[in-house]
Amino acid sequence: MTLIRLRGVTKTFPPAAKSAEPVVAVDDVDLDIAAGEICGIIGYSGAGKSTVLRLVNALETPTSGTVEVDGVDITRLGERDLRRLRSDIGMIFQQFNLFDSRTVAGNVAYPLEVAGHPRAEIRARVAELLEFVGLSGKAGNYPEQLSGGQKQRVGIARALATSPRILLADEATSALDPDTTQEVLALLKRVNAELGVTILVITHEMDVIRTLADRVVVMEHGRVIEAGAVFDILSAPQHAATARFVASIIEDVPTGEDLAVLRGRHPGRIVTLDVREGTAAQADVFAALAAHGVRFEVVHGGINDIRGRVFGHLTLALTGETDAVDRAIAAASAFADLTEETVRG
Ligand SMILES: Nc1ncnc2c1ncn2[C@@H]1O[C@H](COP(=O)(O)OP(=O)(O)OP(=O)(O)O)[C@@H](O)[C@H]1O
Repeated sequence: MTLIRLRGVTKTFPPAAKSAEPVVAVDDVDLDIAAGEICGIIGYSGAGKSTVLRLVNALETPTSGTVEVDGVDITRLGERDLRRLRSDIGMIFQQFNLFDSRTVAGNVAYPLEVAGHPRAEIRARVAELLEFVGLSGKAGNYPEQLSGGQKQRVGIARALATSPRILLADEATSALDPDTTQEVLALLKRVNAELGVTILVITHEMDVIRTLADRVVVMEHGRVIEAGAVFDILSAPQHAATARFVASIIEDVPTGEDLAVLRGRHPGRIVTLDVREGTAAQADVFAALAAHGVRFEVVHGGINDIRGRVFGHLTLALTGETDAVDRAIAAASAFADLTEETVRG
């Protein structure tokens, strides 16, 4: 079931100066997010990610197009329905946005106080949420006494206070170190798996997408340039910008520089083998090389596992008679994609 649906959404901001052009922050975007999934939007600064997030919780209204949450066009809601919508959507931020003057418990209680819940009920719910995020012992502490990861866990507990069905995460781990990032991402996975919350994350880090998301949407200049299952996008990016994001975490294909170094070391022919879903083809390729009397060394590459699905590249330096190497490459090509490496610029 589609929980969030954008159709033909454009958001234009007025020009900063009289002479300037209006800014098209989001440009004709279609987006479907299914109930229960974790969807990531990735893009460089200014791609329009935050604006999409703000359109989903109705902090912005589209210049044209429709934004639906659970089948309801949220661009037409009155104040009361908007309040109800926002209590169904939690949000966490890069800088955590906690109230410094409130304790941890006070921060988590805040949305429940605003919604007018009875005090005893708030106390019980706050205890339950702090237990869930592993901060029961910190209820009376103030944000300044917490680490960044602990602050974000308070942010997550607060965002979940009203039991929303949707959680929006705006660069939620960008201010954290790598280990703490992994802890927070693990907590977000639990929020999804144990509480069934649909999560939309925006990030400029492909690693966050790889670790957390089921599906990824790539944005550039306000447009969606590519979208699909994380495995499909990481293993075969179609767009140049997507390929750059993928290359930031996956370095299995040698760059031009890598190849120049490899050539210096290995006088023979160099081929790169495309490995995908299973290792049978690898064994066949190696057997074909051996059958033609060609020796090989693995000189570059890597195998990636995305939720149990495997892809990667192995670069081999081959040695043997020229004719034998030609025949071996032809035979091996029957089992897998083999690319002979010429030095690239
Ligand atoms: N309120 C606003 N008024 C004018 N321009 C805006 C406003 N909000 C966003 N923009 C512009 O819209 C474009 C998209 O911004 P947005 O913040 O959505 O991008 P982003 O992908 O989230 O980038 P970042 O990661 O830097 O936040 C940018 O050019 C930005 O300057």
